[in-house]
Amino acid sequence: MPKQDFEDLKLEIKRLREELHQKEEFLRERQYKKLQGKNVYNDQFTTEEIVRYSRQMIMPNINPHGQIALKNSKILIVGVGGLGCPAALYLASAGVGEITLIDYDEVELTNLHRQILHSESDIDIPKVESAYNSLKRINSHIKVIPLRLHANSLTIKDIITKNKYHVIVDGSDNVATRYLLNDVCVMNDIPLVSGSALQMEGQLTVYHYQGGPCYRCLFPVPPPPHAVTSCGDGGVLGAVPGTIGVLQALETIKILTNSSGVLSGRLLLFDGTNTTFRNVKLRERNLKCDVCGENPTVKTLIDYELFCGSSSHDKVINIDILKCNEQIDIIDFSTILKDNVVLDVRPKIEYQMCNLPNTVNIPFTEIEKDDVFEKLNKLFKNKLADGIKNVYVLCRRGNDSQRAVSCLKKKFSESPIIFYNVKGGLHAYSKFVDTSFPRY
Ligand SMILES: Nc1ncnc2c1ncn2[C@@H]1O[C@H](COP(=O)(O)OP(=O)(O)OP(=O)(O)O)[C@@H](O)[C@H]1O
Ligand SMILES: [Zn+2]
Repeated sequence: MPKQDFEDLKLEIKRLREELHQKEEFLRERQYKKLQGKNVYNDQFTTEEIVRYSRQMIMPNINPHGQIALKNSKILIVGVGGLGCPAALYLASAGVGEITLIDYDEVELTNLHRQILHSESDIDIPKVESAYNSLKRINSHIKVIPLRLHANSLTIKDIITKNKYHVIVDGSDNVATRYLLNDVCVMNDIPLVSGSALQMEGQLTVYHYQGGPCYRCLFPVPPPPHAVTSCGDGGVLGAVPGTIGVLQALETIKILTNSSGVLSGRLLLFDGTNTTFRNVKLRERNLKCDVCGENPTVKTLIDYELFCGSSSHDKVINIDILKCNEQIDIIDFSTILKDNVVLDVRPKIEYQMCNLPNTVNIPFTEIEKDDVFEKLNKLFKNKLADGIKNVYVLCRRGNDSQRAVSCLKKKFSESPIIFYNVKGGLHAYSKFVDTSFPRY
């Protein structure tokens, strides 16, 4: 063989050897990554993750970098109710790596029309447990941490010092928790994605984001407790908090992926009646703000229930403004119900939804009206003629009925009629007399 050919052959053998070595290396690495559950073609994700998130990852807005950011993110959602459920659902589906859920409550039947992570079989189990199960069913790749507790200054401080959250989502339903989360976010420099919904309307904004205002900048003083209506009292159509909760997830994703257009310094107003969205410009950060201003006066978490003068549990607090002899126990009431005058002072719609037979609906809000006085005067006169002078006043839980008794006593102070409050109202009736009466 000529010398040149021999040299060429040697080179060719060397090249082939190197090629073979590279192939072996590649196969070995692939095998190794496979064993580790990783993908050979992108070591940030598994094959399944790439396919799962492909529809959002191929968008320029997210792209693989954004998806990695989502995967490495830790967020906290407070409240797994009407807002928190849809928000958590979309954030888990989008691949947010770690989601901590806080809620103290258990699932009730009245929650199911809007709190979409909970189902019939979850009734009476903690909401965070039910939400955990639903989220893990939807996305087993992410970490979900369920914390069944009431978020207050003490509990949240402990959690915040142990974890660095990138975003906090407010899915709560009360003013005290709103201020608490605002101050937590300002003090720890975390953006707060805030939402609210009632009846057919919802609101959404992001506080303390890139120099934008915080909740206290806009509302330095809490509203008077009686000016706040809850979903339990005012009602809410499930799709309304659904819409707001989904938008809370959207804003959170934008923050986590460092996208533009975050809803900071603006308030979104959603009107479900006419299906309109409006953006209102908010005041800029207040340099005199008590918490995010230049010389803050609130530097540590305070007692927010005291500050707001209202509870951060939505459990109804029962009032007790009447004497014992002005009230009747629910069991005793059930035995005399048929032959007496019973005024049901709930709103008309609630009365239409379900009512006890032989009762008269006089909504509490109308009790001071002249025509109502006339109507009652006539009714009482007829009853007195029949020898009936006791009037029993009833409502959902026994609070408005106490107020109504006080008011009626004054209005009919000249009349021989005696007013009694039905203790515990229809809730007690449903609990102790007839469980088929809807306890809503
Ligand atoms: N400080 C808090 N700590 C923990 N969870 C909270 C706190 N404040 C509110 N929540 C939770 O936030 C959720 C708010 O949900 P939502 O507004 O849909 O009302 P709800 O209390 O579930 O129902 P309803 O008002 O009809 O009784 C609830 O699950 C409630 O337990
Ligand atoms: Zn502020």
